[in-house]
Amino acid sequence: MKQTTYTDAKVLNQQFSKRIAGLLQEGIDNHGQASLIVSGGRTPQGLFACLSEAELDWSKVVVSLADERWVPATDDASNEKMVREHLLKGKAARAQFVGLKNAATEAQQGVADCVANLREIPQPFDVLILGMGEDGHTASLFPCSKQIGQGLDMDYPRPYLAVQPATAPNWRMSLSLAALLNSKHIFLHLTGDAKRAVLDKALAGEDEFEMPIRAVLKRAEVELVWAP
Ligand SMILES: O=C(O)C(O)[C@@H](O)[C@H](O)[C@H](O)COP(=O)(O)O
Repeated sequence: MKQTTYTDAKVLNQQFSKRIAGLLQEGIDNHGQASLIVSGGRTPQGLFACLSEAELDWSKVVVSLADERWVPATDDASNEKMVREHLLKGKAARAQFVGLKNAATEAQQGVADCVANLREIPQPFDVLILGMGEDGHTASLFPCSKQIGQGLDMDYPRPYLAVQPATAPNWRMSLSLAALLNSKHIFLHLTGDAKRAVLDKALAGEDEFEMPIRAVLKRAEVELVWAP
């Protein structure tokens, strides 16, 4: 795994946002459009603020989510809300956003619309930014969920699945492992020693059901972007 370490999160946010903008520009130059798939959680918020100011023809960028919590887009737990507040502002306000939460009451019933909307996102994805939880989950591929077998099954027939984590509130919608891997550049964005220790544990073992991030690390060229 390639690893890029920055002195602190501020430098990481500045430098990593430039890298991402460069890769999106490459996608635009080659295909007229580029896609950026982002994760939720707290880690990427400062990065998004930097990225939102990148010089880029954002009208040619499609932004979407690796996963979403099945709550209204006005709820504080919503990844869409976070992305709208931190990324889709400034220059990046012109990006096209494809959200995952739709009108379906249950996440399981919302899968079909997510699959249909995937048509709007250029594929393979140009840039995928993953996070990781302390239990080794990534996107919403949770080790404790009943759906983890489906999520990690490379032959799972749909690119999205509804997931109920046993250890976190709210049903989720997640890209499947196979759909996540359909990306040109995959970054694992982590900050802090605790996440580093979780990653070290993941790298030291094999069981993907125990730590789903292993499934990504095993099958793809992933670049770790880390700061203390
Ligand atoms: O919506 C989510 O919860 C995610 O996409 C998830 O996979 C996240 O990246 C990790 O849980 C890390 O979250 P933190 O950055 O908050 O630690």
